[in-house]
Amino acid sequence: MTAPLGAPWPSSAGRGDDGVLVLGGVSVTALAAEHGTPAYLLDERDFRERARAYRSAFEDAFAQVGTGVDVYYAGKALLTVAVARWAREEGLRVDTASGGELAVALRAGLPGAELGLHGNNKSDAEIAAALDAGVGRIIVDSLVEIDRVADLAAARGVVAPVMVRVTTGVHAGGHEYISTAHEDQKFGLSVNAGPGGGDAPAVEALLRVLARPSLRLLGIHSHIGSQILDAAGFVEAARSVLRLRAHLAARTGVLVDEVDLGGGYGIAYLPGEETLDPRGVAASVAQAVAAVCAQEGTALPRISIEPGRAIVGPAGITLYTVGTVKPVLVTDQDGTTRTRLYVSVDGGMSDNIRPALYDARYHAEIVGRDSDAARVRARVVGKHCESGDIVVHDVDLPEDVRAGDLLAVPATGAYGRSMASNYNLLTRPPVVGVADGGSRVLVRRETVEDLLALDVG
Ligand SMILES: Cc1ncc(COP(=O)(O)O)c(C=O)c1O
Ligand SMILES: N[C@@H](CCCC[NH3+])C(=O)O
Repeated sequence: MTAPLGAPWPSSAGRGDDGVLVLGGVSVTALAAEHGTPAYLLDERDFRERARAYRSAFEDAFAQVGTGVDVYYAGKALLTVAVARWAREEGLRVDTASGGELAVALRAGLPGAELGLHGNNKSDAEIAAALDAGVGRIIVDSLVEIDRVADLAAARGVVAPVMVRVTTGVHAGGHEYISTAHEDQKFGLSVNAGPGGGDAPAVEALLRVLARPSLRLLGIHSHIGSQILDAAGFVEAARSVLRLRAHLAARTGVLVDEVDLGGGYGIAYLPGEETLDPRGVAASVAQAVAAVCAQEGTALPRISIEPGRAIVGPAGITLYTVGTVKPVLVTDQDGTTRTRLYVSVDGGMSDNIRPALYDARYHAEIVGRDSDAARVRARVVGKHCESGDIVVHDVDLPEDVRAGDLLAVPATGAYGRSMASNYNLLTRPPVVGVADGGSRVLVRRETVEDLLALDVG
């Protein structure tokens, strides 16, 4: 028997009678023995459930107001061949943000027409690869790039389907670095004209696309940020994009077919934290879209969204082995002195940069055994040469935590492996898929030989 754990753990996670964590029907002790640590473990069923939940929530909400939806899984969160296939099997398309992500999606056998290509500075080679694969949409991000895509498409004798990425001024998300639609950052083209008047950069871009015969203007794209926990920002951005669409139609007679509202749907990282309900946000956005279109007298566009974190984040946990335990005396702000237990694991900021980059908070538990020991305030740290190499800032762990214990950090499926590095020349951990009582390596562990093979000096 296993007792389910609930959020922020994956849906199949539970504790067995012996206290050992079981994921996808396999105990973490068996997974550690077979695959080693650190390892990213991915609950396939959880991934598929979330993909289905987002798809059905948005399809149902927009069907009610009379239009269709495409869900693009944002591959930047985590893209492997198997993950791309799971997404497709659940009826999702895939959004890529580089030539590398595009190559993985294509290797997975996904049709080009079901892929999108993003990026604020795509290279000629990336654009060419996308055109050659016949991607369904290239999301253009600057005037320079519009010309670049148009020239490359013309040279190939093809017409490239493009969306223009706009910034609406809506600022949302968990950290300044992951909020992407406010004005002072590198993404998109503003819907607002500058103080000198004239056309807003977004309008200028849309007109430029319409003027190039080798481009087909598919629609307008907006992405407002990441780890967003309420619907208000999505609603505001949708209104702004739909007004821009109506403005373009009034001015040129071209009513674009599609509006993409991006990703950014937030998840729970800590026990007790809220997660965004896809049905609630889908209903609010669908109503807003319908209301603005009615007001503007425009037909409804087809809608697309690009969730990444919300699909794969909660499906993943990172499994580590504890190496050292060290009590450190710390003085609190009120002057009291107490002990903090520093628990070092066999990974760190190279497998999860989010605590160092965004001050992101995670949870951790000892998962390879039961313990009745009293809980003590602990900090889980990695093995890198940085004092900021923190995996979990504050967590209560059993005071008998010791070297050799397995420790798991939940909700690391998104932006863990995809932002991993080789700092201190650590080798990146494998991605292991777990389902139905079995496990399978999806991306193998890097070896020192891999690192040495790259160094050809
Ligand atoms: C254009 C675009 N789409 C989708 C995403 C996916 O975001 P999230 O993983 O927060 O859903 C991002 C990243 O924030 C993005 O920049
Ligand atoms: N990498 C970010 C997400 C935003 C990046 C995509 N625009 C994170 O870990 O939260």
